[in-house]
Amino acid sequence: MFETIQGEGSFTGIPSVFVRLQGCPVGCPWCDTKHTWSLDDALVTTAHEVINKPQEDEQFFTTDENGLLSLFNDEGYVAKHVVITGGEPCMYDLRPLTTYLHDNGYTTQIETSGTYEVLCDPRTYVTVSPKINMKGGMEVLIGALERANEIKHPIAMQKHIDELDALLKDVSSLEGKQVCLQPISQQKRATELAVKTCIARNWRLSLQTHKYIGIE
Ligand SMILES: C[S@@+](CC[C@H](N)C(=O)[O-])C[C@H]1O[C@@H](n2cnc3c(N)ncnc32)[C@H](O)[C@@H]1O
Ligand SMILES: Nc1nc2[nH]cc(C(=O)O)c2c(=O)[nH]1
Ligand code: SF4
Ligand SMILES: [Mg+2]
Repeated sequence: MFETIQGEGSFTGIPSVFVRLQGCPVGCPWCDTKHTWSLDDALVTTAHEVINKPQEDEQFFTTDENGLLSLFNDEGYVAKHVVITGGEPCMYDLRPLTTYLHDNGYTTQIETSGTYEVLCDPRTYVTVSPKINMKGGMEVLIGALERANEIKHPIAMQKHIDELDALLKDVSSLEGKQVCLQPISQQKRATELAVKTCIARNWRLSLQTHKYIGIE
């Protein structure tokens, strides 16, 4: 859990509280948060330890929605936008947490891979970064894309754009949905391809801006 600037997608630049839920079985080879994959009980520690860790590691803590809001207050967070990411946050039923946050004056956003059903408040802004040919199956992925407010696709080569095109054909309507391309790991060729394709398609470029300026 930390307060920073949303670095990706349509909300880039918005001060946000990030809640990174532990656990992900998807296994993207280029994942930049591999420390969130394991749910081993031996990794459980206190909220204080996790919030104050000097660098990312696998340790995590458990709490409920009440406890989380108390921690926001204890930490003196001022951001009113909460990004729930992971790991894979949709491994969990996020309805109690997202509704509780909205009812307490926050806006919420979920960052998900679309490999689990998205269960959240209707007011939540859902960003789906589709993981094609990964765990979960097509039915779940299309359901997640139907709910998505934003489809933010990580790309490194033309094949990834072709896969996205095929996937978008199965979504009933793209109206009101923002499509973004996000270069994988800031690679130069991936960035050039994303720029070129975004211009050609009138899609949005999503750079991981926090990485360029060295913030969390
Ligand atoms: C770490 S994931 C966590 C949320 C969820 N599991 C998902 O994949 O959307 C958060 C975002 O970072 C993106 N991401 C992860 N590793 C990346 C990398 N090396 N380069 C670009 N984007 C990356 C994911 O595609 C996703 O949009
Ligand atoms: N600043 C910042 N913005 C982000 N947007 C999505 C992130 C994520 O890991 O889900 C992320 C992140 O890790 N840091
Ligand atoms: S689904 Fe998200 S957290 Fe899981 S491995 Fe892929 S990028 Fe990483
Ligand atoms: Mg990240």
